[in-house]
Amino acid sequence: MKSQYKLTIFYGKFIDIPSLKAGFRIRSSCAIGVNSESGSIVFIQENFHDDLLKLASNWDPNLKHDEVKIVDCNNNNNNNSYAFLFPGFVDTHIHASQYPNNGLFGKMSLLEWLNEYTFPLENKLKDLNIAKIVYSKVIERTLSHGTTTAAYYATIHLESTKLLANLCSEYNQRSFIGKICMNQNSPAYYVEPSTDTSINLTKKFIEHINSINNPKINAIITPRFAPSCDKDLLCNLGKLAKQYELPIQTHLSENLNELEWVHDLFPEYANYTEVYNQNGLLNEKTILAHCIYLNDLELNTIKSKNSGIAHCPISNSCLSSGLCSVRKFLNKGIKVGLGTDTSAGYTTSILEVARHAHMVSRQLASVEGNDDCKISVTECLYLATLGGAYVMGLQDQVGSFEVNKQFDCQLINLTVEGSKIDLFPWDKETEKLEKWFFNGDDRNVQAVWVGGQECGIRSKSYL
Ligand SMILES: O=c1[nH]c(=O)c2nc[nH]c2[nH]1
Ligand SMILES: [Zn+2]
Repeated sequence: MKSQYKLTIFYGKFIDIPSLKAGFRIRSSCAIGVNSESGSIVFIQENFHDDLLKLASNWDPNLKHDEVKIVDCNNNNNNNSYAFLFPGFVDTHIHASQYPNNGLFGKMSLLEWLNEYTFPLENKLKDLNIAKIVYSKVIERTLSHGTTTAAYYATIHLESTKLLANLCSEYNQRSFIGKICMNQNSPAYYVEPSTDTSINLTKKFIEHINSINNPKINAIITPRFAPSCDKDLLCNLGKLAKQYELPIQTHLSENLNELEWVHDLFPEYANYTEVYNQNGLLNEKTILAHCIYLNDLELNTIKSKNSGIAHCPISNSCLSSGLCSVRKFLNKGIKVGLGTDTSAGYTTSILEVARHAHMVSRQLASVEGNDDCKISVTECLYLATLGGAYVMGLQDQVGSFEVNKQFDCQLINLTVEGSKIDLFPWDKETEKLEKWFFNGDDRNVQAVWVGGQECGIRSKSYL
């Protein structure tokens, strides 16, 4: 439906982290104009205390007043309130199909957990009624936590994966959606019979995405991980990604037993990373989840291909996969974002993942006796936003507030009823933000916009 408005002006305190080391960029009394048709930012005016409609006329002198919508999120009226607009979170690795199992992993680690918990659940989603319930819930829940962009894994099933794409489009969540490909070492009830089947279904899925014709909804080539794909399938998926110029997502080096298994299955390759590299699966659009046990050679390969890493610290803790050194990636200049890895990770909140990344980095610092391992609050929040955008190749579109970028944004209110955060008169501004980092949750997310359009979350609407 076409909006009656040509321009929306959002007014308030805008906070983002424009680079890894930049810290918080705080722009107060700031007006950001968003073109309703394109969803992109057309102007940013800080410290603005005049009539907002003047900004609209500067942008387009022919604009009528009733074609301009004003969204005032300023704290003017109440000195005790503290609200700000922050870039929407980017979840670079999430299994939409596994959402019902969040928090269910017992004492298991990766390979047994896949067989006992994960494959049986994923297989249930061939039933479109079940898929609709699960996929609607996971989209609603991630949006309510402020996730405006997600790289989703679905299942091996074409129709329910198409349904996930349709729902993301309806809910207005920017997303990469992958039909999982797997043709070996999987249970008989949950495996594709051949490379041809897997490739043909993936092609049909790509056609479906093209038919949706929504630039926010994209297909992503998704070999589950090396053990569940034979060389023929890996190689053909590499060719498909090249032919359609599509991004790729997979898992890499998550668990020590997995590493041994890959070594046994693919003895002709020097290491796990080479299995993907030599089959055309590493490029600047590849998202590699976990990457805990990579050696320097492998890290150099990833850097030279400009692939990105989805750091999934909660999942790594839940399945006792290991402590992953993000600093090692950052020091090499490798792109890093955060992933919930639902349901190996128990939460769908990227804010909670960012906190856990912070904690794991401190544990590593003590284990390794090296303070350089520690990643700061603002570095974690960078990974949750612009860092993730880089990993997904969306750095020119989302992750921070800049002219020409899409307006993907969450309104955070620290003083909303039910908030777990108590502020005191002597709190400095950056201290309020650090309190949000450690104690904030979805109660503080008051509204979410993707491409300038508000997403309906849990029936709360700010507008
Ligand atoms: O955390 C994970 N979740 C999965 O579903 C998966 N499949 C392969 N490797 C995996 N790791
Ligand atoms: Zn995963």
